[in-house]
Amino acid sequence: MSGQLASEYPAWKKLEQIYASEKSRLILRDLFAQDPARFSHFSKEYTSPSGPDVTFLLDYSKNLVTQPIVDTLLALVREAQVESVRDKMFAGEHINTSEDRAVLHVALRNFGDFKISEAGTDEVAGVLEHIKVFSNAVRSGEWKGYTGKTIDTIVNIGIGGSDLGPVMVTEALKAYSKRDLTAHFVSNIDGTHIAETLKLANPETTLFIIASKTFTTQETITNAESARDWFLATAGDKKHVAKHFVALSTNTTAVTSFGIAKENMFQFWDWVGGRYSLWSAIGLSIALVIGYDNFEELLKGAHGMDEHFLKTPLENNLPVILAILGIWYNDFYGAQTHALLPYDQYLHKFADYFQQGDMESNGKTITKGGQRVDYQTGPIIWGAAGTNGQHSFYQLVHQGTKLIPADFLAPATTHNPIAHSKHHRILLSNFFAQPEALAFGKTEEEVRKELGPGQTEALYKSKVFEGNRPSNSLIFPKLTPATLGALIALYEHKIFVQGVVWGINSFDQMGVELGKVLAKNILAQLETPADVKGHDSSTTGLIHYYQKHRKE
Ligand SMILES: O=P(O)(O)OC[C@H]1O[C@@H](O)[C@@H](O)[C@@H](O)[C@@H]1O
Repeated sequence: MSGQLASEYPAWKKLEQIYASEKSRLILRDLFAQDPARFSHFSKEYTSPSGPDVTFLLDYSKNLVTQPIVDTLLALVREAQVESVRDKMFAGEHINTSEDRAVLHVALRNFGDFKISEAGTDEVAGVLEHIKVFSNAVRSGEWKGYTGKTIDTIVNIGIGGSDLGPVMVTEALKAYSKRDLTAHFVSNIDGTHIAETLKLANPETTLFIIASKTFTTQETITNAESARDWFLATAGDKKHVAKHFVALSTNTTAVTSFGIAKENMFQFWDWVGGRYSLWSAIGLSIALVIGYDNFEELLKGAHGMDEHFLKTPLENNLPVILAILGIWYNDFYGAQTHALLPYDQYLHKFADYFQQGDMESNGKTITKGGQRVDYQTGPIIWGAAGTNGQHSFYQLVHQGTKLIPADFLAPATTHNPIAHSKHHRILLSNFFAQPEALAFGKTEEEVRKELGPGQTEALYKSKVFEGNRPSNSLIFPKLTPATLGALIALYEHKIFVQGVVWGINSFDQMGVELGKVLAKNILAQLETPADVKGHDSSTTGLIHYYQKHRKE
């Protein structure tokens, strides 16, 4: 039953037994030697079932699994009724039970025929049209600032899901961008972020996009007010705000009271989770940077993955495969983290994006049924674009004491084939080499042979790579908007599957609340030392130190 403790499923118990009895035999060198066809048994090619052509290869053969283990993990997915919950999500049922909301990012990119019954889903096409018309007007220069000049700078002000998606996608698809339109993203409440950004902007030619689902987020509203003050300091008349400020939100009342005209508001709905919102009006900055047609390609690429996820049997279902491999390491091997390692500079924000996507979704300890889990849930997500990581943290990944499952991603073709693609060949040689080194390592025997006699024992030993470190490799022809859309949706659905197996609600974020409430209380006490009340001695001591040393 979905929402129950994962550890109560028969398949879970079986996996515990398999882990105990098989672990010592799950050695990649041996598994590959025993099965010359291991690559074809454990790799799958994705082809988009509809929409623009998207294809990629997922090779998961370098994982510590056998077919019986994969089968038992799939049995776990069945016992957790993942397929039934998936169907409920696609139908618009309120699977976000704590907030009594539907979870319908798939409705934002429904270029097919998913039948969804939820208020607002019939308005999606209208908002896309609004995005299209507006982004075309700004990009073509038809939309003018208050002095009649065209817009050359956009500043998206938002945080969390209202920032990370647009940042990641505009970076990832920079090759498709309009070069005479500069995009900035301001998120942090630290005044430095908005102040440094405004130094680069001209009020006559800058468009501010205030992106906030709730339109109550302290950081975003404070940054938006400072941006408006900065703008009005030059523009003077409040009526000019209409040409330079638009809002992306579900909260019409708050948007209009900020002073943004209703026609400059791009609507979305409470069934769009913040970390799943780049497909909604929150994607306006994406459409401005890469053009509406490319934005639509991104959505269509994601829709293709939605169809794949909805209709493909579990054993061939790529989000399911990624999910079960993650569960195997997270819950049976005790891995704490999962690394996302794109060998593509354009994807340098991919891990940051899925830090929120995964950790805010599955960083939970209470099941939907209200029980405390007795197993690990969401992993720590981290990573960086290759090959930079190789010269910093890969040492620990190769020879440290921790098991770090990783996904390697790369395009076969670069957008920048400089020096006859020499750079890209070097990049890809690393993309192929790292999973190989992690999986197969280097034995002491090999080290001794290589170094010859006469070295210290410590040196022989320290040059050994134990290997047997698992990874997935995902290679695609080129990073197009549709391909990126499919990749993002792949990981979204992976997170979904894991959340259902763990019995948690992947779609609320109660864990962000407590700190917000405490900060509000402390903000009211910061002026005067005598007001600092109700805290532990550590917090009181820290605030007193600040009060003693602040200059302004
Ligand atoms: O888009 P708004 O409402 O400003 O929220 C921005 C972010 O706030 C955080 O506290 C989280 O809840 C995120 O999921 C959300 O994306």
